[in-house]
Amino acid sequence: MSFAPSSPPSVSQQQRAPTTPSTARVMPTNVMNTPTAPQGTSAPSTTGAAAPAAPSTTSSANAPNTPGTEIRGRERQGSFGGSTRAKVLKPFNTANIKILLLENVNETAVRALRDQGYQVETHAKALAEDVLIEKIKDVHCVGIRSKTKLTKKVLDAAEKLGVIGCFCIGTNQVDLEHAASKGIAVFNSPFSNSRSVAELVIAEIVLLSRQLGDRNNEMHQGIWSKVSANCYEIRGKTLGIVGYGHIGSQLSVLAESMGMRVYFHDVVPLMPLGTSKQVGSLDELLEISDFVTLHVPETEDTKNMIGEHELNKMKQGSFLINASRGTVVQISALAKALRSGHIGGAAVDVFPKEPAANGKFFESELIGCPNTLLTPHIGGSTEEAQSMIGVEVSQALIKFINNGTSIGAVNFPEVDLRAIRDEENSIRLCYTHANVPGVLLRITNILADHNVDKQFSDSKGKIAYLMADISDVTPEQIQDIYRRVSETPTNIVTRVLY
Ligand SMILES: NC(=O)c1ccc[n+]([C@@H]2O[C@H](COP(=O)([O-])OP(=O)(O)OC[C@H]3O[C@@H](n4cnc5c(N)ncnc54)[C@H](O)[C@@H]3O)[C@@H](O)[C@H]2O)c1
Ligand SMILES: O=C(O)CC[C@@H](O)C(=O)O
Repeated sequence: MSFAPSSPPSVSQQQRAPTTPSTARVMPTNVMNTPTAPQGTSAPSTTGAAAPAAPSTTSSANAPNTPGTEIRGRERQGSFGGSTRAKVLKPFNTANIKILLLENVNETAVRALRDQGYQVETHAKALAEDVLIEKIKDVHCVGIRSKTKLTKKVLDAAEKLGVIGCFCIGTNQVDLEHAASKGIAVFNSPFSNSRSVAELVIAEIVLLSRQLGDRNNEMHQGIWSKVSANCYEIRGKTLGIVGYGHIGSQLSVLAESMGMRVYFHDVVPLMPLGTSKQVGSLDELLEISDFVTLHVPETEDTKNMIGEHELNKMKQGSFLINASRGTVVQISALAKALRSGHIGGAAVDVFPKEPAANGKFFESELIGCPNTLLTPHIGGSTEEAQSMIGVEVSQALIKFINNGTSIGAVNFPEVDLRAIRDEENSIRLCYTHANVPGVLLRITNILADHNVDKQFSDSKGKIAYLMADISDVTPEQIQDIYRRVSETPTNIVTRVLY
């Protein structure tokens, strides 16, 4: 386990909009937030120390890392010069950390998290809401993909949850703002499956252009139907990309290498790759494209982005591909345009309502439409992508749990500090609080008599996150710092790491 590149050890509190803390809370019995004794000290007694939880049957067989034993004292390069050791932080006895992984999260993640000594429970499918509410009560971290909806109701049931890992790109399935208001950081994998999606779209462009889905269906029914009418090469055709982010731009390069002309529309001006060109509006893109492919996130603005008006703008016989989110396209309008022949074919990987698990019934107005390829949300489903996502997201979770590092969080201020010195009685304070004026002064007063080695603070919307490394503190002083910080009126979550 390693620290990410360190941030400057300065205090950089940003301008704060006055707000009232929505869910201030102190979590004295939460193992992610309760200080326990550092090595060689007696257990602090003034706050309830976390009772070690009995490992469940699904937990890791790995021996838990005891703080202050083998995980300490590793030499780290670069942080403090050659001779100073950096302390490898752990929150406390890591076997007390409970992690729930749903939706068949990749084995690379399961292994990495178990190697930390955490208790990891895995499920191949998404859980029904009532089961999820029961399960999530007791866990410190949950890992999901696109099916599990972490709504306000579910998050409010999660009494100990400190961090969420979305083992995918999309984070629309999580109420990000509510999670932040409860001090719960959310991480995702911003680009590990981008290439897989781009390759699938290239395949679909060829398949649609040659009506391969229909020919394949006919052959499986024993029907020989050799046709060339309305079948085309893709060379020289125009691809219109809506959303030129990680996937859209990767696709742009692949499509040009196959001889396509590429235009794109995005809400922000972006550097066109190769000879592609950005156009001024969605309508303009729709009017000039032979293929339109959607790569936008699910937001209020992208909801029903492609409906009757937009489909009518598209060229007669052109093709639509959606591997973004199901809510981006009005399915009834698309089905109508396909059946009328105005749209020559479509490839759809995502749907407004998707079955919760494999084997469950799927229904859609698109079933039976001509030249229509339907796939069960598999754009990012390759061995390569899932394995990379597993590594990337599990590392982010481990860094947050063990070090407090929030770099890469999608809903949280991004804060990191360079490694803490490997000394007895040095601690890291991680304080998530309401983003209101006057908090830093209060914390400075609490820490006034201590040796603060370094400190960094940042804010995002209604919350802020402060990290401070403090040396030469006795167990009693640790308890005092923890108590006073967690009792501040702006407290959302206070953690002390050793
Ligand atoms: N089918 C799958 O399995 C699969 C896999 C990965 C991602 N996805 C989906 O694809 C989406 C895009 O992924 P990405 O990694 O390229 O995201 P990204 O964030 O890198 O890029 C999205 C782009 O869309 C643009 N955008 C946002 N709103 C827009 C609007 N209203 N009009 C035009 N452009 C807009 C953004 O400016 C950005 O450039 C994800 O959000 C996810 O929902 C699906
Ligand atoms: O793996 C999944 O369930 C989601 C894949 C994709 O939609 C993503 O957002 O990365």
